[in-house]
Parts: sequence; C-alpha cells; structure tokens
Amino acid sequence: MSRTVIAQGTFDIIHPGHVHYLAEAAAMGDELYVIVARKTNVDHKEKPICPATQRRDVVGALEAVDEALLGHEEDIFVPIEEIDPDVIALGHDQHHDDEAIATELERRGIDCEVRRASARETDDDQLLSTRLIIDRVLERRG
Ligand SMILES: Cc1cc2nc3c(=O)[nH]c(=O)nc-3n(C[C@H](O)[C@H](O)[C@H](O)COP(=O)(O)O)c2cc1C
Ligand SMILES: Nc1ncnc2c1ncn2[C@@H]1O[C@H](COP(=O)(O)OP(=O)(O)OP(=O)(O)O)[C@@H](O)[C@H]1O
Repeated sequence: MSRTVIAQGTFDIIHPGHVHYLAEAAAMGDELYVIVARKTNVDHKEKPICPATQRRDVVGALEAVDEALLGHEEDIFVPIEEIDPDVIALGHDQHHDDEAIATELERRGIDCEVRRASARETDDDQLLSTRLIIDRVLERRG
C-alpha cells in the first residue's frame, strides 16, 4: 500500500536546508505533500516576504515533492483531514509539540505517525536559513 507523507513550512527563500528536509520527508513514504504556511499563521518569527502562491510554486517544483498546496488560513488540521496521511514529518526546529499534534490527530480520528526530520549541517559558508540569508542581504546591500 502506498504511504503518504506531509511536510510543512514557510519556505520563503529556498535553500539547501529545505531540500534536505523535503528529501528526508519523501523518503519516509511514497508520496510527499507539502503544506505552505499562510502569512497569518507565521507568528513565531518575521512574516514571509514572498506571496503564498510563489512559495507554493517553488516548493512544488522541487524533485522530492509530489504536490505543494496552500495551507488553511484558520485550521491547520483541515488539509491533513483531506489528505489523510500516514506520516507527518516535522522539521528539526519546528516549534510544534509532537505530542500535542498526535493528540489532536487522534481526536479527529486520523491514524498518522508524527516524525521529526534531521537538520542539515554545513561546514562551509552556506546559509541554511531564510533569516540568515536576509540578514546577509541587509548587511551587504542594506
Ligand atoms: C502538521 C502541520 C500542519 C500545518 N498546516 C498548516 C496550514 O494548513 N496552514 C498554515 O497556514 N500553516 C500550517 N502549518 C503551520 C506552518 O506550516 C508552520 O508550522 C509555521 O507557521 C511556519 O513556520 P516554520 O516555517 O518555521 O515551520 C502547519 C504545521 C504543522 C506542523
Ligand atoms: N538547515 C536545515 N536543515 C534541515 N531542515 C531545515 C533547515 N532549514 C529549514 N529546515 C526545515 O524546513 C522547513 C521550513 O523551514 P522555514 O521555511 O521556516 O525555513 P528557515 O529557513 O528555517 O526559516 P527561518 O530562518 O526564517 O527560521 C522547516 O520544517 C525547517 O525545519
């Protein structure tokens, strides 16, 4: 039976950390759906610069991704209910509580495993974070 995986994030300025996360998420199953966060739901850091449709289109063009879709504006569990995945792959630094997500999935009758992807490390000068890229741009061009 085919296993469906969901990954999620803001994906404002794409970098190799995103590519690593999505490749690892894809390897957890057969089909990878990626939910792209709406600006209104990004409240734990600066809001994204790029429009949601642009972020979705770039994520959807990555090799590991079967389908990228815009997240729901109010209830983040709506796309999950529709896709009915086997695995939710959380990013290594995502602020969401694994246990709280698992509890809500159970409450809604969604039988799905919650896993964490690993971090991509770098030993050179790569910028594996949207915030670091923006900081560098401001430093050099601001
Ligand atoms: C399982 C899961 C589903 C999500 N679904 C949505 C969604 O439908 N709409 C949305 O705007 N954000 C959704 N999010 C939230 C964002 O994708 C994300 O957690 C956060 O706001 C963006 O921060 P990040 O890029 O640092 O992860 C979801 C998060 C998780 C963990
Ligand atoms: N270096 C990395 N290694 C592995 N996963 C990463 C890395 N950077 C981001 N991700 C993952 O990609 C997903 C989307 O990340 P997000 O769009 O918040 O990017 P970001 O570059 O980390 O942003 P910011 O720097 O603004 O926090 C998250 O699940 C995050 O854990």
